[in-house]
Amino acid sequence: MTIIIEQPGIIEDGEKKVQNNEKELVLDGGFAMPHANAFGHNFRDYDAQSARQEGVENFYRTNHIYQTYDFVKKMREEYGKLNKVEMSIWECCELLNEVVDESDPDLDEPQIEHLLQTAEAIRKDYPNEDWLHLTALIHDLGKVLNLPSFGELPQWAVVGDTFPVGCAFDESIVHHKYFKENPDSTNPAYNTKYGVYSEGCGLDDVMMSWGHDDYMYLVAKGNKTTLPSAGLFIIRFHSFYALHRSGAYKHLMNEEDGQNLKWLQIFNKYDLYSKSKVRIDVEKVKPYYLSLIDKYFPAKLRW
Ligand SMILES: O[C@H]1[C@H](O)[C@@H](O)[C@H](O)[C@@H](O)[C@H]1O
Ligand SMILES: [Fe+2]
Ligand SMILES: [Fe+2]
Repeated sequence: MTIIIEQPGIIEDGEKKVQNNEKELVLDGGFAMPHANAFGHNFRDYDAQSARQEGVENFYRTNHIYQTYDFVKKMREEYGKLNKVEMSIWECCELLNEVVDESDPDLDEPQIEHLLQTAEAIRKDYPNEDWLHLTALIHDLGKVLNLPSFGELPQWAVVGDTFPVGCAFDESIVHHKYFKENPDSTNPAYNTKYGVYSEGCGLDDVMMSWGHDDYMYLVAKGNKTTLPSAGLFIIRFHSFYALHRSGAYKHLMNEEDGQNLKWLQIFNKYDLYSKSKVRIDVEKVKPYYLSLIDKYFPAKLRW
């Protein structure tokens, strides 16, 4: 079974890699990258006529109208306090099962399945990178923002692809047309290529639309995780498809971002293409993940 990575030369650290020609890198021993999602459509086809299409498009309309620079600033300040809940990482994994993601055309399984499917798939191909297994397990935990004890934020402020605010919205962002009604689109401080940023300023300084990625990043950092910077980068930017899939906004990256982006692009294959109906036996893999949580996080975290 193989996973084909379209971008040549992006992997330096993956195990079992084979350079089979100049255009492709093939990782042996992984899951087969499926051609269709569980509903018989291509992955991330936002125009395919399916039962989910209308809901997903509506989701992005609201998301694009309300995610503004000021909104993100307020949310980062509020949620950066980490004063909502105290619990362990595993408790949060279980809590996540109560969240339904309205933005996702490819998935209607309980979220814990998605976490474990991603983590187990990446573990098979990168057995020695335990930080990557744990990163996969926790990357979507921020979706608890949708639950009452976390402020019950609406879906548009929790899930979906993310994008920078404070500079122009790139055309490659899904359902870009809905940004027309976002007040930042007509604000000259925010609607130019660089906006409030500068060339090579580094993504650390870039404010992203608010949701589960940035929240989980703040939680991990605020609780002093020992995950490497690539793990934190994956958590914060895994929904930033305009960057990791379309190559937009590279003018804001610095050198470290360039290194971390390679790992994010590896991670994304597993995040996206492991979504399936094949269930993981939670009890069987739980001890392994508990040991990783223990290695990289305190027993209880502030959320
Ligand atoms: O709909 C999905 C889902 O919300 C994922 O968790 C997110 O990471 C993706 O970027 C998004 O497209
Ligand atoms: Fe996500
Ligand atoms: Fe995910």
